[in-house]
Amino acid sequence: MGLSILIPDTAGGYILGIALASFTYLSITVVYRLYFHPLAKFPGPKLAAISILWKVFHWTSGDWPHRLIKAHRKYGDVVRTGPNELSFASAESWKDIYGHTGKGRSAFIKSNFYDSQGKQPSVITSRDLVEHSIQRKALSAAFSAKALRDQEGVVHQYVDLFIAQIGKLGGAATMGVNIPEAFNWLTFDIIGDLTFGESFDAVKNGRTHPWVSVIVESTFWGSILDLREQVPILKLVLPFLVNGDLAKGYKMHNELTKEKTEKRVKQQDSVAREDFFKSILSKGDWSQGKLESNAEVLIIAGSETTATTMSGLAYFLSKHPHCMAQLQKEVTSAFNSYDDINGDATARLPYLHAVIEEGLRMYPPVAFGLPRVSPGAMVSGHYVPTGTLTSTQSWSSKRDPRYWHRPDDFLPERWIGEGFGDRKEAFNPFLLGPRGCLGINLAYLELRVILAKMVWAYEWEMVDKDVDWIRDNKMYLLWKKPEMKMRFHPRAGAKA
Ligand code: HEM
Repeated sequence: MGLSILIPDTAGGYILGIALASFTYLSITVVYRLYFHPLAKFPGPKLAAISILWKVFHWTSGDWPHRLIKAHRKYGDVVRTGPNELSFASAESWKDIYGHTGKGRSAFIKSNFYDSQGKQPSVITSRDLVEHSIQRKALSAAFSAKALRDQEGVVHQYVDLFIAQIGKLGGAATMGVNIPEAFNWLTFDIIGDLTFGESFDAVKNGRTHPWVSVIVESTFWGSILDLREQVPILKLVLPFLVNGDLAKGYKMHNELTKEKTEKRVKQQDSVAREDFFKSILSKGDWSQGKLESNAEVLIIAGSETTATTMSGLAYFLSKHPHCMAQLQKEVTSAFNSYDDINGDATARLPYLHAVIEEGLRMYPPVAFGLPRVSPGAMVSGHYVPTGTLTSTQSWSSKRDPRYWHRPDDFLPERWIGEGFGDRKEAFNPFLLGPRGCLGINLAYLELRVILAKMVWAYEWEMVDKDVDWIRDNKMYLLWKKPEMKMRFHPRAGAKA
């Protein structure tokens, strides 16, 4: 007899055998993950500890940042959000995970979340420390003080066109202009010019360029793609789920990226200003693939973020008329005319700065925890084992009542002087450390100039009064913003 009783001799027997083996395997996995896994001692939802399904469900439903705020309020500073994943919300965790290394501290490197399908690594997506450092050095001249001075002219050129357009498309006799979309026209045009030497002409045409639509529309699928390493079955089923128009659009997008990149490379010798390509191409040899990846991610990182911040600001200022009145007072008394508004002068306006910071806190463009792999290190007083996916939840720490007075209220005053004594280390909308935002100064320049010029030129009127910005936004990597129509009425005495 021997082993023969264990070997089934019918199809039913095989099925039963497979079912039993699967059940045993799953039971062992569940028990291991709940009680014996190195992360077993960390609190969190039980489903998250045993399976990636908890994350997949909340991530794909668009409510991830909200869910994580609730989870951290329930379980504390550290929450186990997946079998091998920890989320932190404490102010200290920012530096521990993303800060500079050295003095015995090893780097938390970017996780495979950043691997972009079939594309070469760019300055943002590169996970290799040496590769990243080469690319970041090559780009740094494009973000220097001198480059920023060159870039300011480009910013004004498109902002002025935008101010004229919103007056026309969102004038008193119109139904209003969908302002989140209009901000996308503007910021993509600016970054398009700084990357490819030509804009997308979106502000001029009052229409989103197809190259940009594909990026914005594909964020839902992009966010699912990011789960594919953790849920391998997605690799098989995704090609059947993505709709044909989007797939075609994506192909067109890639072809146009190639074409625009090749064109800009040919113009290198005739371009005088320090734009992104001037800087990249003057340092070392770059494959066409790397140039394209960098062009694409620079455009996304440099435009959607700024447009998102502006959209949030338009909402919060419209809902808080006393903040709008104070901002208007500051801007109109600082300048004699619209043409006097510039980057240096706006940088000296404390209330303008406070409004922007508060917008970034209430509604950060990057609202989730940027995933890193632990080298085996302490974070916020907890040892995080090697290989654990680790992050600080951006929104949770910006809305934590331990750090912020009335965290859910739009209060620009917190950024003036001592404010309310909030703990600003919990802020970091641009990240910090070696992977912190390269475009931070350009972003502030754009935000200050756009906001000051809009406030100078117009009284703003919210048409879609029922929009609740926080309720109606969904997050799929980037925020999927609701339509929000606004009208713009020329301000008495203002020349636009
Ligand atoms: C309000 C506007 C912006 C916000 C909130 C923002 C935020 C961020 C954040 C959080 C990161 C880290 C991303 C990660 O580690 O995955 C980042 C990286 C980066 N951002 Fe921005 N950003 C903004 C505007 C810009 C602009 C205008 C540019 C110009 C092109 C830009 C270029 C970059 C680059 C190149 C990186 C990669 C840095 C590196 O890995 O070395 N960003 N940004």
